[in-house]
Amino acid sequence: MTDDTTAAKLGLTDAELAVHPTVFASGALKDRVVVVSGGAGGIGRAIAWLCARLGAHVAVVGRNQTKLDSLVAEMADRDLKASAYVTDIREPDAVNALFDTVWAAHGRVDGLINSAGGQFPQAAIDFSVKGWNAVINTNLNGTWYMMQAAAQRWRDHKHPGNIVNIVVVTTHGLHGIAHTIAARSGVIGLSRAVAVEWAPLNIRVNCVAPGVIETEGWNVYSPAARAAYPRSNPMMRNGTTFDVAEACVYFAAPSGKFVTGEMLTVDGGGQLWGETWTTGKPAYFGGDDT
Ligand SMILES: CCCCC/C=C/C(=O)SCCNC(=O)CCNC(=O)[C@H](O)C(C)(C)COP(=O)(O)OP(=O)(O)OC[C@H]1O[C@@H](n2cnc3c(N)ncnc32)[C@H](O)[C@@H]1OP(=O)(O)O
Ligand SMILES: NC(=O)C1=CN([C@@H]2O[C@H](COP(=O)(O)OP(=O)(O)OC[C@H]3O[C@@H](n4cnc5c(N)ncnc54)[C@H](OP(=O)(O)O)[C@@H]3O)[C@@H](O)[C@H]2O)C=CC1
Repeated sequence: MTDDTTAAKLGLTDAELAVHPTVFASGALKDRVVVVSGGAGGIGRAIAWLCARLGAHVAVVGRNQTKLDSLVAEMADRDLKASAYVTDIREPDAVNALFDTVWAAHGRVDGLINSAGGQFPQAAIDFSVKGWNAVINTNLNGTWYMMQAAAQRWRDHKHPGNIVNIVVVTTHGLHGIAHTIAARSGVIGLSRAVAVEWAPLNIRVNCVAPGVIETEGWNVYSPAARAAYPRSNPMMRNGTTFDVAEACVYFAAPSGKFVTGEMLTVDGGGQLWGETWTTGKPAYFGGDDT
């Protein structure tokens, strides 16, 4: 329940994520070590909870120590295994140190799920150089630094691994965030390319493209834009962070062992019907710009 002075939390709470029903068997990730970037955010948090509930030790990565520590404490309260690592994925030296530290602590890393990312809504014609670079550095370069650092260690340790990259739907109906469409298209192409190059190393690489998933990350969008999101797909509703988490675990667990270079879109059919205007729908297209 909320009152006038308390903003409602967007997305699922820790208490909900701790007990949300799942199709996966407990133990599906037993003894695995999974690195989740953006692990204290909305989607990453659901991924972290689900992986830990399935038996993994989860290394949650982000820039905000307090957010990470509070998640690890919530999970520890339920006897789930997680540890926090403050790292900016845009810093390659820090990313390499992160993987060395996690490997030293656990003697292995089995999976990497890249959920760190984001953007801001703006007409592309008005992007500043700094804004463009912030989005490309975070979503394309940062994701690549994480992928390469993980893969180099899997190669050096002769250890199998798998990567899941969270992207956005790049093919249809998502407007007002062209910088991120560019960055994520790069990640999708990169994932398909290295899925082949890294197959001899026993490394799988896949992507998950969420549609409208309510999280705190939505605070960069206007209330009017957000109010229209449920009408952006034929199911006429938003998805949940747990929907995305289960898609990621499908790839990360043995269920995905013969799947690589693939994309799973979790958008309620939005790529087939619907449109999402993060900046408001222009009158030209039949909207009122809100
Ligand atoms: C749901 C509908 C479908 C939408 C699909 C995707 C949805 C989601 O992804 S939701 C959740 C994801 N989370 C976020 O997007 C988090 C919020 N975003 C950010 O934190 C930033 O956009 C960031 C990812 C770029 C953060 O990078 P950082 O380097 O920390 O960026 P700064 O805040 O320092 O800004 C750098 C630079 O970027 C320009 N800029 C930033 N915000 C805006 C804005 N609202 N409008 C215009 N320009 C912006 C600006 O040039 C900034 O530099 P300064 O002017 O010097 O601040
Ligand atoms: N929610 C949605 O509707 C959709 C989301 N997505 C994508 O899914 C992913 C997760 O989104 P969501 O959970 O909603 O977003 P959130 O903003 O809730 O979480 C993103 C997390 O990424 C972390 N992060 C951002 N930049 C960096 C960085 N440079 N280094 C390390 N960590 C970083 C942030 O942690 P911290 O602040 O601690 O650094 C934050 O917790 C993003 O890539 C997003 O674009 C795609 C389609 C739709």
